[in-house]
Amino acid sequence: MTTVLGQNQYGKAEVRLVRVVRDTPRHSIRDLNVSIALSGELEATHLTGSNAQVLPTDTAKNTVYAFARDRGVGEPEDFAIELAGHFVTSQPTIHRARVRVEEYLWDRIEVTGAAADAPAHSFVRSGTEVRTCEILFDGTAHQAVSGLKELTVLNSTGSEFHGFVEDRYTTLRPATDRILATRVDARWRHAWTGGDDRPDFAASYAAAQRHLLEAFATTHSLSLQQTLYAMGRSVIRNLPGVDEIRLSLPNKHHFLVDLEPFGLENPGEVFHAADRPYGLIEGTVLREGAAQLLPTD
Ligand SMILES: O=c1[nH]c(=O)c2[nH]c(=O)[nH]c2[nH]1
Repeated sequence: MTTVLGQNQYGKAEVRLVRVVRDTPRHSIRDLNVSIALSGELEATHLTGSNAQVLPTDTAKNTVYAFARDRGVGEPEDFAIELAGHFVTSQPTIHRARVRVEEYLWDRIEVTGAAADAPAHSFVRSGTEVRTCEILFDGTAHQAVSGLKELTVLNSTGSEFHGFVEDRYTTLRPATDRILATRVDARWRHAWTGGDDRPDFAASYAAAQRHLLEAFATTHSLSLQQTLYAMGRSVIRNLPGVDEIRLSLPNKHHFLVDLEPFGLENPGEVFHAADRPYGLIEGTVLREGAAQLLPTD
């Protein structure tokens, strides 16, 4: 029996990096988790154990920290593009790099009544949302994907679910007024694949996040599927540089508690927030004519 080596990649996962910019007393920070995956001519190390073509993963980790010092971090996508370019162009046997970044967001702590020029070096983690990006570079073209996850949102009304299929196992009652809550996981692909017209990733992140939230808030929902499509459509319509968005939305069920045993009515006021199982609604929204390139699992 013979075997052959299939797809493979290697690199350093979850390099935790905090970069402080302290050129003035008003510091700023970026808090990242960077994962590098490299692929190319790596048969030898798998087949014979020869490491002559293996740049150590330890070096990949060091490169992240050295680049952070040398050139700063900036937007996660820009940092990832820089790193991916470095590995592919400096290593003759590395033909493809994938750099994933998670960014944990911090707000400045503003102190009431503090002098305007007071040193500002205190931060508080903002919300639960994590900003994400993934850059693929094959030496010629980039695929740039930005995203966010763990953005938890809730509508306390404006959500219905009825008219569904019923078979002998169906017990769900139709709902005309329910809580709709989800933890948004979204990834959107930029049309940009290289060249000078690189997107302003900070601005497009802020805009995408705003359109996701506004669409969630303003859609009267007949299903979470309908809300998903409205959220994705809003990003595609409002961000001309984005061709594709993939959303994964757990339906964080809130069940009305039966208070009748206590002689109490419950007109949509007291709920049990269940954590599992949960419905999981996933889908992609594309600009018409665009290719579907984001993974669907
Ligand atoms: O918005 C929903 N979509 C479903 O497909 C579904 N299924 C279910 O039991 N509840 C819901 N809610």
